[in-house]
Parts: sequence; structure tokens; C-alpha cells
Amino acid sequence: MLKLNDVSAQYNILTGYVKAVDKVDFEVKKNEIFGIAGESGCGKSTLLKVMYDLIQYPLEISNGNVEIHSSDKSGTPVIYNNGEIHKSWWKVISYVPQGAMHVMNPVARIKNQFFDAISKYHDITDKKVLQQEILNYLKELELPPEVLKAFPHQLSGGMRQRILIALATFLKPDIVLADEPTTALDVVVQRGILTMLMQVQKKMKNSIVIVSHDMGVHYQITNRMGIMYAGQMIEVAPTEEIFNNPRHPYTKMLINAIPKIGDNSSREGIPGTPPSLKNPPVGCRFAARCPHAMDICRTVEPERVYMSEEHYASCHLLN
Ligand SMILES: Nc1ncnc2c1ncn2[C@@H]1O[C@H](COP(=O)(O)OP(=O)(O)OP(=O)(O)O)[C@@H](O)[C@H]1O
Repeated sequence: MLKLNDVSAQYNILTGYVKAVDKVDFEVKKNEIFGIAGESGCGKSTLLKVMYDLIQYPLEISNGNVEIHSSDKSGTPVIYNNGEIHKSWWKVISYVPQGAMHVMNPVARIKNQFFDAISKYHDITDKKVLQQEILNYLKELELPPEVLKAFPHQLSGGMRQRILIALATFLKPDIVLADEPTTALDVVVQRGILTMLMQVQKKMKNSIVIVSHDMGVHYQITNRMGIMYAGQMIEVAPTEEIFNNPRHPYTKMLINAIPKIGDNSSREGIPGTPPSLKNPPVGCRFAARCPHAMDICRTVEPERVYMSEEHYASCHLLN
């Protein structure tokens, strides 16, 4: 289980701070696929970096903490906090970054990329045994063994993405974070990648966090979702509730913008642009674009309102 306790994170740039994550507080349960959605620039990737403990200048955590509740080999419960989570990469938590081509070493064969990535984190000392284990795992995921000999540019985008997922899940981590795993892939390949993620999760019964701006991806595979707007998590609920009973006006507008088969009525986008995260507005950050904004929205930040134990949204309309 992964828990974020009131986490804020910012980029410390020459002209000030970009407050990319603001007081985010939620947990990802064991045995679920949790989706994070929101417009470009709302802080989704930064939030994943915070969860993964990938805190490098100019990014810094300014408030709160991240905890992973796991267990050691003997089954004794262990809690990892941010600052030490990186010591357990691949084994306890792994990360499938955006853009499969850019993150792979273009001059190393896939086999060596596996060896290099996980060498510090597994207990297998014999390279031949390790190679056999990798082959067995690829077979399990229905990936051809020849890919191990290939260079990244010899593989299709979809195959590179599958390999990154295989690499990220090889040591059976409790939590897998995937940043836009299907972006830039055609719909058929997309479907294959999503099916692969679902199968892996079903087998391992671990937690997967998927960041995507594509609501269709969330609809297909996530169990619960968080909607981000301007650095804040403004609604969290089971995916079915998000699609059938969204409560925050921003979530409603996101859902209404999705085209539906058989419905020829024109789809409305969300007017306006998100606020600057260098100098976010007081009150509700969505107020300037919200058709229902009231005076209070422009001055007072909305608190969370719980519709049920599993569903909350931060909006004055719900009070
Ligand atoms: N290295 C950086 N230095 C300064 N600001 C950054 C840096 N990386 C991201 N930002 C800013 O932080 C904010 C959140 O960016 P982030 O990439 O987390 O959003 P996102 O929702 O993942 O967007 P996208 O969907 O486009 O990837 C944006 O305003 C972005 O410009």
C-alpha cells in the first residue's frame, strides 16, 4: 500500500517556485489499479516522481511525506518513507516512464538493459541463471525471446513499451507506476499494452498507478481514480462513480468532453486555460473556468466533501 500524506512538491526555479503538487493526500490500496487523470501540466508526472522518490533538483518536497507499507522476505511488515524508497526500486516499487524510446539506452541490447537496470536489486549472482529467469518471464508475458538480442531501434514502439513493463515487473514489486503508458501508440497496440498491465496486476495482485490524460484508458482498466487540477487532487472515487456520478464541475466537464458512440451531439471542451502554478489563484483554482463559480470560490479554498467513504471532491457547491 502506498500512502501520500498531505504532500506538496515544487520546482525551485530562478524566478520562484512552480508548485506542481499541492497538499495531495490519498492512498493506493493493495491489489488495485489506480488512475490519475487531468490536463497537461496539472502535475501528474511530478506526482509520480514524488511517489517514486525521484526527487532531483530543481524538484523538492515542501510538505508531507510518502509511505510504502510492504513486508520483508520473512513476511514482517516494513514501512519505507520518502528519502529511502529509492533504495527499494524495482523490488518494492518500479516506474515505467513516459516515452519508451527515450528512456532506453539506444546503443545497448535489451538483455544488457535488463542486467544494468536490476543488477543492484536482485539476489541472483549467476548471470546465466538470471538470463534464464528473464527468458522465463518474457515467455510468461508472451514476449518473443529474440527481443533480448535486439537494440531498441529494431523494435516497434509497442514492443519497447511491453519490454519496459516486463522490466518494471520482473522483480515483482508491490507497486508499479506507469506514466502515460499508451501515449503515441495506435489503438490496437494501446489495447495490447493495457491488457498486458491488467494481466500482470491480476497475477501479482500488486498495485498499479497509471497516469494518463486519456479518460478512455482509465475507463478500461482502473478500479479507482483521482482527478488532478492545477496541482491538486480535486476528486477521488471508484472509476465507475467518476464516470457515472462525477461531483466536481471539472470532472463533469472532463466526462462530458468524451465522445460517445451513437451520440452525434457536439462535445464541449473545457473553456479557458489552467492557472499558472507559479502563482496559483486563491480560493478554488478552477473558479475562473467554472460555470457555477460563486463569490466564495474566488476567496476560500474548498475543503474535501465526502459523498461516501470512497468518494470525495473539493468543491463549495457540495456544502
Ligand atoms: N523541471 C522542471 N522545472 C520547472 N518546472 C517544471 C519542471 N517539470 C515540470 N514543471 C512544471 O510543473 C508543472 C507540472 O508538470 P507535470 O509534467 O508534472 O504535469 P503533467 O500533468 O504530467 O503534464 P503532461 O501531461 O504534459 O506530462 C507544469 O507547470 C510544468 O511546467
